[in-house]
Amino acid sequence: MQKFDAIVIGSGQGGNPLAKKMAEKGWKTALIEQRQLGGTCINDGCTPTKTMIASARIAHLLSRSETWGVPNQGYTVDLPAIVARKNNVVEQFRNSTAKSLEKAGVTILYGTASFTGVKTLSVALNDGGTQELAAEHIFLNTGAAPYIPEIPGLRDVPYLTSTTLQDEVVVPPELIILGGSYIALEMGQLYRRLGSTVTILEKSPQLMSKEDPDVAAVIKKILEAEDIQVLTSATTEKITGGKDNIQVQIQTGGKSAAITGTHLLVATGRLPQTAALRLGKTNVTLDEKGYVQVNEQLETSCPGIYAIGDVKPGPAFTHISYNDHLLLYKNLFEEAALSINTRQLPYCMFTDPQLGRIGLSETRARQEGYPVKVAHLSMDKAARAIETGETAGFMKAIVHEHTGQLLGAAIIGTEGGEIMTVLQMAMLGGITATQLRDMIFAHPLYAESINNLFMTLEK
Ligand SMILES: Cc1cc2nc3c(=O)[nH]c(=O)nc-3n(C[C@H](O)[C@H](O)[C@H](O)COP(=O)(O)OP(=O)(O)OC[C@H]3O[C@@H](n4cnc5c(N)ncnc54)[C@H](O)[C@@H]3O)c2cc1C
Ligand SMILES: NC(=O)c1ccc[n+]([C@@H]2O[C@H](COP(=O)([O-])OP(=O)(O)OC[C@H]3O[C@@H](n4cnc5c(N)ncnc54)[C@H](O)[C@@H]3O)[C@@H](O)[C@H]2O)c1
Repeated sequence: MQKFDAIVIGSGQGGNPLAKKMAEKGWKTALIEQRQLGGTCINDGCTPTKTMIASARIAHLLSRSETWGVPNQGYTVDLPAIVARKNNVVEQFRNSTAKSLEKAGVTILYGTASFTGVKTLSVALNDGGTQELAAEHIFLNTGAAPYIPEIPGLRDVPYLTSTTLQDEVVVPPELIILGGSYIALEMGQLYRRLGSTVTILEKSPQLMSKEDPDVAAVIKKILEAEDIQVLTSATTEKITGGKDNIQVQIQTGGKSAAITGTHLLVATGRLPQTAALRLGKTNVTLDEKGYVQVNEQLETSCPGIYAIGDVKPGPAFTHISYNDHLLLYKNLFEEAALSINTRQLPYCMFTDPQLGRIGLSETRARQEGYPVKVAHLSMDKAARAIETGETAGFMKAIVHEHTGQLLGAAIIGTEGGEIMTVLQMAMLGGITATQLRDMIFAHPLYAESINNLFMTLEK
């Protein structure tokens, strides 16, 4: 039995920097990873998808280049080259993770960890054999994996997930996507731009069901303008077919329809990876969906065992997992008492244009009884958007009627995530709508339109 001060299970976006910092503080630290260093974000999540989305944007601009007075003689999409570029970026990020962990002196074990007791673990090593470990501090950073719903026939057809689709080197001619949220919309637009016909089937009445209806409606319009077929309130009853020939039987708007395609992407959410951990050997409790329950300082029901990132309930983003590690580090090593309940929650969906979001939606703010006024500016009124010819979307900010403080914002537009971040900082600093209306921004930035956004409150 090898004893450590700390063991991190899973090389996720919080576990890696935490392991590094603990080792640098002199704690004997082990990190166990069953697949590859860098976890989902680097290997099959943010990094690869955003790298490929950049290629797809070039294809999109080429397809419309005449709009800017630059007609081209035609272009081709070289998917093997796009996938190779993606693999290079992933490898670069993965190698830099490995280097920083090794430099800090973290013991890295490649294998699958499972508990044998409350603070003891057995690792089934990928190279064969097992290793027994123990530590007083154990951090669960095992992430999530695609959720495959129980739909008759689904498991019998060759379906793709976000992980397997991104390694295809032939553009799927006809891609059907189950789901209508981040993965479905980002990857749907990506493959449409590379040449697939795309049909999105979302079971809820709107795409991105947590967003305001006007936000979801504009995103739908943007996708439809690229000839992506979007069907909401679509209940999938049965899936049949085989390689390059898939039929999806749906009910939508009280009618039956058969959707056919060559490929099927399942993007219906993700579920926490806890089965292999054998948490039954500990006192760690799970919620009804299988997420590890934590208190506001990320400690599980078993003292000394913590959970970071997607394995616990709540928003599943890289920056949340990263912030989890900061909170734990400061609480453990700097006597802070930080809580996950008071942090900001920004996010960005990397469709083109992006959806940048911070704070409360208009719907949530009204449900929570805030007295609100809403600032709204269509992107075709933003000087920079008109100049660049990218006028789809809008800016919207939810403002407290009496204090002028920002409660939330949604920005759909080119670099919408960056514009949202300006408003996120305003919220953190308590800068009011009136100050933002009158603040000086460099001309003609997208951010300059924040002036005009808050001017709309006067109308
Ligand atoms: C296609 C896609 C695109 C995304 N894009 C974005 C984006 O643009 N922005 C964003 O913020 N988020 C994005 N996300 C979400 C983001 O990837 C995750 O929220 C983020 O990676 C946090 O993961 P984590 O730290 O919880 O763990 P993960 O990164 O999931 O890592 C968990 C690791 O644990 C390992 N593991 C699991 N069980 C065991 C075990 N028993 N023993 C040993 N190892 C184990 C796994 O192999 C894995 O490597 C995306 C996700 C997907 C799927
Ligand atoms: N840009 C980003 O930050 C980004 C990008 C990609 C993924 N992610 C993260 O990855 C996670 C997973 O993304 P996701 O899009 O798979 O999941 P999600 O949980 O965000 O959305 C799943 C969608 O599938 C729908 N759905 C469920 N069952 C269905 C069915 N049988 N038929 C049709 N639709 C069905 C749901 O109603 C929902 O709209 C998200 O939680 C997100 O945080 C983030």
